[in-house]
Parts: sequence; structure tokens; C-alpha cells
Amino acid sequence: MDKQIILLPGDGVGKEIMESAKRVLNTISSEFGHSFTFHQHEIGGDAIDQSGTPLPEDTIKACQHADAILLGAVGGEKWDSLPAYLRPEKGLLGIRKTLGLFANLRPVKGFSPLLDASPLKEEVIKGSDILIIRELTGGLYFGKPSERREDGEVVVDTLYYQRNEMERIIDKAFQSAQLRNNHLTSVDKANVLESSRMWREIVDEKSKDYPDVTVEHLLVDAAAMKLITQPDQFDVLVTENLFGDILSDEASVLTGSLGMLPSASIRSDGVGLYEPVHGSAPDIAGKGIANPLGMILSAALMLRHSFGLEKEALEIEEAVSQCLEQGYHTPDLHMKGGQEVGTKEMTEMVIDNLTTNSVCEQIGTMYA
Ligand SMILES: NC(=O)c1ccc[n+]([C@@H]2O[C@H](COP(=O)([O-])OP(=O)(O)OC[C@H]3O[C@@H](n4cnc5c(N)ncnc54)[C@H](O)[C@@H]3O)[C@@H](O)[C@H]2O)c1
Ligand SMILES: CC(C)[C@H](C(=O)O)[C@@H](O)C(=O)O
Ligand SMILES: [Mg+2]
Repeated sequence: MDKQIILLPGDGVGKEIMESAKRVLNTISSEFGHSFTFHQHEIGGDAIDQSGTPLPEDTIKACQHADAILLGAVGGEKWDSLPAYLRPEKGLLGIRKTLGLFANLRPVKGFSPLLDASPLKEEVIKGSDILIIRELTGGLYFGKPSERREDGEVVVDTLYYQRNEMERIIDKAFQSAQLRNNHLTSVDKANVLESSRMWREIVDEKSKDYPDVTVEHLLVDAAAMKLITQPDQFDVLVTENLFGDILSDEASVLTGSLGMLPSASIRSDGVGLYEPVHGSAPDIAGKGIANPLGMILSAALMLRHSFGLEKEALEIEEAVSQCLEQGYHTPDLHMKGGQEVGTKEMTEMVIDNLTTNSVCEQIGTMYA
């Protein structure tokens, strides 16, 4: 299979972990006889430094013509004092919006060797397997106006959604629930927000089209509590943009580290963008200790979702699982025993396991 893949390493640890993903994909392509061609472009702070904008035109064009996109992370202190419209994060929001990537799938699946790496009790997190579906191109992130008023004393952010923007993500969530365990939790703040009332109304309307799916509504504050006290109550969780951002970082605690979570940003058809859930981690950037697994697992999601390469995706997931079973872990994973390694060594171990795996064991798909 011949594929053109755009790499957007971005800033901080983004560059370090992108190298890991590229190496793993090169291994997969030579093992399976595919041809992946990589084209690297700038986004975020890196792009501001090079071209004065967080999302250059040539990056947009390249992404529009690609088969898939991998993104590392954007942001960092260096650019913190820039006005909001020029910050690195605008590059990420811009590419998501420009490509119409309204559905962000964030699978939260614990690997058993990491049960003791979480501060939560083993019996609580055991078997955690949740698919968070986050609306990605609407809500507070994109509503206008978003401004500080002239006298400097008033600020406004606008939570704006059109009905169809809610309908399409809710449909996606019901369909994902049907491919998993037919249970959907919808998270909102319908006791306060008008937008959440419309959201809940749509979920109830849509549930008639998916009679096999049981639906539970939760208010976001209670959902945040239940996510880490009774994670087994969740299977597919759907929510709007900001709630999904916050809940997914919280849910990463179930897996032992934020560095473990992959994600897929997609639309109904066309190109998909794959990115770990975490950011540029300025506190550890440049030290060679970032956990590359969220990025590597994002590459596996890309193979599965954009290219239909299920076997190859499973091979990567299995190789990651084997590394952890062998005790290899980066410092963010507070595993008892085992061997602490850096980004490069961890990547090396994944590649080692990939090249020695003769049979691919089915470990279940990361998301439906
Ligand atoms: N997708 C993205 O590009 C993205 C996502 C979140 C935050 N950000 C940006 O990143 C910058 C830093 O934000 P933050 O510090 O709040 O969040 P962060 O996700 O970068 O880091 C939060 C904590 O998690 C740790 N961490 C994150 N990824 C890790 C990894 N792969 N391995 C080991 N530890 C890891 C960090 O060291 C830090 O302690 C900000 O500019 C923010 O806007 C970007
Ligand atoms: C960097 C930021 C704009 C981004 C978001 O809030 O969407 C990040 O936190 C994420 O989760 O992908
Ligand atoms: Mg986030």
C-alpha cells in the first residue's frame, strides 16, 4: 500500500515522539511491504518562528492532499505572551477546523502491566476500556465573539453550536456504541446551559433511531467524579468540545499516564489527523524521557482508521503491550520494578517486539 503521510511534529516533546512514530511506521512498512512517504511541515510555535503564523498555508495545502496526518503537540512558554490569535494552539485548532475534523475519538484503555502505575486503586481501574468521543470543531473554542473588551474589565467567550453540529457527533457516538457494547453515556450541563439542553434533547431524539443502545445522561461534574471512581460504568462517552478536553485528561489517570493516550480526529470521510492527547510537556522537553506510546498508538489508529490496516495496527498495539509486560517504562509510568528507559529506548523496545512477533495475537480493537 502506497500512502502519503504528513508529519506535523510541532513543539516540545512533539518533535521527540514524532521520531518514534516514524521509526515504528518504517518498521511496519518494511515488514508488511507497504510504502509510506513522509512529508514534514510546520505548525504551532515552530511555524510562528519560521513563518510568523501558527498555521502556514503550505501546511494546510499539504494536509488537504494527504492520505493521513500525524501531529505531535504544540505550545510552550516561549510563545505564551503572544496575543490569543497568534498562539501555537491556534494552529492546532485551525487545522482541525479547516479540515472539518469534528469527531475526536479518545480511547482510554488500560494495559494490565500498568495497573500499579495509576494512583487509583487496582480494583477500580482494572479492565478500564472507555471510548471518549469529543466534539472537536464547535462550542466555546470557536464561538464569536471571543474577546477582551476595550476597557479591559470585561471578557466574553461564546458557546455556539448549530443543531447539525450536535447531531453528527451524537450519531457517530451511537454508531460507535453499536460497534462496542451498546451503551452510551452522554455528558452535559443541562441543569445550567441552554446548549446542553439542546444536546440532551438531540440525544433523546436520536436514541429512537438506535433502540439497541441504552443511554445514560450525566451532568459533567458528576461524570468527572464517576470517571475515576466507577470507570466500569462507562463504555462510550460522548460530550461537547471543552468537557471532552477536560474529561479525557482526567481519564488518562486510569491508564497510568497522560502519555499513554492516543486520539483520532476525523470526519465522515476524507483525511484524518492522529495525535496523542497530551501537550508539548515543556517540563520534560529536550530531556529524552517523554513517553512515546500515546504517539505510537496514534499511528496505529491511523493505520486502522485511515488505511484499513487492522493487522498492522494490532501488531503495534501488541508490541506496546509486550514492552510493558517486559517491564520497560518511561519515568511518567510509576511502575513497580521493571526498567526505566528514555524515549529512544522505549521506541527501540517497541520495534524489537514488532520485528520478533511472528504471530499477531488479537488484543481487541482500541476503538470502534
Ligand atoms: N495536542 C496538543 O498539541 C496539546 C495538548 C495539550 C496541551 N498543549 C499545549 O502544551 C503546552 C503544555 O501544556 P500542559 O503542561 O498543560 O500539558 P501537557 O499535556 O503538555 O503536560 C501535562 C503533564 O503531563 C506530562 N506529560 C505530557 N505528555 C507526556 C509524555 N508524552 N510523556 C511523559 N509525560 C508527559 C507533562 O510532563 C506534564 O507534567 C501548552 O502550551 C498547551 O497549550 C498542546
Ligand atoms: C492545545 C489545546 C488547544 C488542545 C485542546 O484543548 O483541544 C489540547 O488540550 C487537546 O486536548 O488536544
Ligand atoms: Mg487537552
